[in-house]
Amino acid sequence: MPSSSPLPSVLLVGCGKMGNAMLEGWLKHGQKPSVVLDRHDHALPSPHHHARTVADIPADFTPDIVIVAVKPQKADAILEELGQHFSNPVLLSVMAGRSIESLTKTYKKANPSANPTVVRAMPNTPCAIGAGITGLYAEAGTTAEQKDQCDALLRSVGETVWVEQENLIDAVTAVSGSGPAYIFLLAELMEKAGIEQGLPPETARKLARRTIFGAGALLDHSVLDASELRIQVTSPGGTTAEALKILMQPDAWPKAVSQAISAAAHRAHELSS
Ligand SMILES: NC(=O)C1=CN([C@@H]2O[C@H](COP(=O)(O)OP(=O)(O)OC[C@H]3O[C@@H](n4cnc5c(N)ncnc54)[C@H](OP(=O)(O)O)[C@@H]3O)[C@@H](O)[C@H]2O)C=CC1
Ligand SMILES: O=C(O)[C@@H]1CCC=N1
Repeated sequence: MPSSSPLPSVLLVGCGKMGNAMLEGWLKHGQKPSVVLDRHDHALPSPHHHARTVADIPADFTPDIVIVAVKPQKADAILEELGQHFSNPVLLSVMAGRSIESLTKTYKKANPSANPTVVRAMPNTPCAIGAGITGLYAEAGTTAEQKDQCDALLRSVGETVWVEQENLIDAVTAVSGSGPAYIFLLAELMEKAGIEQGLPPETARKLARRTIFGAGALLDHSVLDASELRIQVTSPGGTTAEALKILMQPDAWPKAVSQAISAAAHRAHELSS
C-alpha cells in the first residue's frame, strides 16, 4: 500500500503512454516537486515543472530519481545529455530490453566520470488507475534506501515484484509489461464474435468488457488457482466445455500464448544494447 509520506522527487524523461500513466498516479499521491521532460506540452500542477529539453530543467533541481521512459531505440542522445547534467543519479529505466550495461555505457559516453546507479523496472499501463504491476531489478551496489524509493514510486500505482536476475526483466516484460495488450485483444475478439452471434454492437462491447473486468476482479479476490476458477464455470456437458475444447487444443491457446510470450521476451533481448 502507498505510504503517506511524499513520493520521491523525479525527473521523468518521456511522458508518453507509460510515463503519463505513472505520473497521473504519482500526482494523486503527493510527490515532492518534480520535473517532466518531454517535447510535448504537459500541464502540470504547481510546484511541478515541465521542461522540453535538458536545458529547460531548473538549474537548482536535483531529483531523487531520474526515470527514463522513452523508446529504447531512441534513448541514446537523451541519455548522453543527462549524463552530462546529473553525474550520480539513481537512474530508473522502464525501457523494454535496454540492459544496465548498455544504459551505463551510454550514460557515461560524454561524461566518463558519471556514475549512475541503475534500477530497471517494467510497469504496465494499468498503473494509470492504480492497478499496475511492476517487476524491478536493481544493479549490485544499489542501497536499500534507493530500492525503497523506486519501490515506493511504483507501489503508489499498483503492486511490485523484485526479480533476482536482470534477464528475468525480459520475462516480466513479456508477461505483464505487454500483457494488457493481450487482454485488450481478447476483448476485441470477444466483442466481434458476439456481434457475429447477432448481438447489437453496444451490447457485445459491454458484455466483453465487463466479463474481462469481472473475471480479473474475481482472480484478484480469490485464493483459488485460475484453473479452479475456470473449472467452476465449466459445467460437464455444458456450453463452456464446448468452447474450451477448441481453445485448449495444444495447438490453440496453450501454444499461441507460449509462443507469443516467448516472442516478446526474445524481442526484449534484441533491444538490450
Ligand atoms: N506503453 C507501454 O505499455 C509500456 C511501455 N514501457 C516502456 O516505456 C517506454 C516509453 O514507452 P511509451 O510511453 O509507450 O512511449 P511514447 O512514445 O508514448 O512516450 C515517450 C515520450 O517521450 C518523448 N520523447 C522521446 N525522446 C525525447 C527527447 N529526447 N526529448 C523530449 N521528449 C522525448 C516522446 O515524444 P515523441 O513521441 O515526439 O518522440 C513521447 O512523448 C519505452 O521504453 C517502453 O519500452 C514499459 C512498459 C509498458
Ligand atoms: O511494446 C513494448 O515494447 C512496450 C514494452 C512493454 C509494453 N510496451
